Amino acid sequence: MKQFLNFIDGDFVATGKTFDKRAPATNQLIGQVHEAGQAEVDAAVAAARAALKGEWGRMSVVRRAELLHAVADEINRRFDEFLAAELADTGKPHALASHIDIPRGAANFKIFADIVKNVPTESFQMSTPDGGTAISYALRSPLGVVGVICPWNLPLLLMTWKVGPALACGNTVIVKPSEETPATATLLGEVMNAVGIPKGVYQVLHGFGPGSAGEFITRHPGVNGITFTGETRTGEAIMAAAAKGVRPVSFELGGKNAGIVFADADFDKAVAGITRSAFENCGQVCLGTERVYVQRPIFDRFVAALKGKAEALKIGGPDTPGVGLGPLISAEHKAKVLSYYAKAKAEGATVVTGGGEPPMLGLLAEGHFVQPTIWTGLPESSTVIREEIFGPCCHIAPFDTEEEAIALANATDYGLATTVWTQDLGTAHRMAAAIEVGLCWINSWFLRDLRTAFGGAKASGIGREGGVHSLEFYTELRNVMVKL
Ligand SMILES: NC(=O)c1ccc[n+]([C@@H]2O[C@H](COP(=O)([O-])OP(=O)(O)OC[C@H]3O[C@@H](n4cnc5c(N)ncnc54)[C@H](O)[C@@H]3O)[C@@H](O)[C@H]2O)c1
Ligand SMILES: O=C/C=C/C=C(\O)C(=O)O
Repeated sequence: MKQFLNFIDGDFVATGKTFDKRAPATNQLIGQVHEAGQAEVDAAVAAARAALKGEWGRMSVVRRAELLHAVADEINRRFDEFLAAELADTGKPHALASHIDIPRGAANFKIFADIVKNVPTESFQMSTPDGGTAISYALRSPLGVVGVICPWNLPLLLMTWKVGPALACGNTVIVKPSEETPATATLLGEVMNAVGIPKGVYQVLHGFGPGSAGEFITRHPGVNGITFTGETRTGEAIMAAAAKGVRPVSFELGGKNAGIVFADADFDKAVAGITRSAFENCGQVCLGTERVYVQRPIFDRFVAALKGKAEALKIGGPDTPGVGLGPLISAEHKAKVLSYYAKAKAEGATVVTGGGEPPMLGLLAEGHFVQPTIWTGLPESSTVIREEIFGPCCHIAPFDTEEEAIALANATDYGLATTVWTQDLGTAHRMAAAIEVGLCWINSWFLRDLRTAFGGAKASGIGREGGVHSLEFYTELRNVMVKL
């Protein structure tokens, strides 16, 4: 049986306490995860603090960047192992993980290695009251030990999106992968050793949130800051923990994102785009579209076309040929999604397609599959339009005017992302300025340029990461004023 060990101070560490990891597509046991307790957290923090004072802390930026490029190259060299580990943990389609998750795992190290080497700090010259001159310049130093708390939907991608810049800036990290997806973070420990990242710089502790590794890391006074991706409610708990010692947080949280399709949109591209944004990764993408608003003249045609696309998605495991929709992550999450499917019916939705469990054969019969689901006809106050479901489902409602679409999109506590489909440039730019989100995609969705700011407005997050913005969180900026 595969054992997922903690990675502390360069060594793989077992603990007496394990929990099972099951494959989402089959519910078969694939390994045992060694849960870290307070003792392991203490050991990791001590190693991380020692590494800051050792070779890593003294290393030149150029050498650090070289090592991070080596990490990326080693991920690419072991691409198939990372892919197999991610597929086993998540059950997502092979094509998805091989095109997005694993390549981004490598790219996240390269981009930030290059940024820290090339981004300058500011400098100002001024006249002083005594007629002299003074020069200010800024220095960046690492934040210190960074706790990196991760979700399960894009495990390697989302973890390296934070570990990449954290290490590029000279920090040490303690990663807590989701209890659902322990594999790729653990494998990355082997990569770190292989390329010569010093001990204690990258560490992995497994476990849960409250009363387990997650909480122990976030409460530890030796952790200087916490970067977290996950549910808004969890963010609240972590923020409370970080308040002790006034430690900074960077949060990428939940969403209830609106997709807006105008009547003048390229119809086929809009249908294909919303198919992706609603159903990709089985709807388990924070940026996904669970609320779709379509301008009235094309409403019926759009609903019919999206229904056709949803019903054409082949449901299956990671290696099912042509699979478009994998399983949900766990039995617990499946129960949650199905409870929303039931609520939609109870609240009077018209179920355009789906609404239940698909018939699956053989080993997949035990997997956590649900049907892609589309609803219409619900009032905006209904539960499935208000709460993040994180499943392959969306509600579609008609709208008439631009102002109405803006009001509908903004009528939520969340503010992560939106996708707008129109061929009118004026409409596109007005929507982009008016919708209260961190990320606005026009005629596209989840198209990423890693140099750009990424994050959420309102209850969807705190701060921005990406490009130079990551430096804001992962470094302390010091101003030096020199009187000449
Ligand atoms: N905004 C983004 O960029 C983004 C990206 C991906 C996912 N998400 C969000 O993540 C959620 C799905 O992921 P999830 O279910 O794994 O999220 P989650 O909040 O349940 O768990 C995320 C991580 O936090 C840990 N955790 C839970 N409670 C904790 C606590 N009290 N202290 C410390 N750690 C704790 C978990 O063990 C896990 O590692 C969705 O809400 C989704 O929108 C957001
Ligand atoms: O599920 C959320 C996806 C987030 C994506 C990123 O953080 C990224 O592309 O960097």
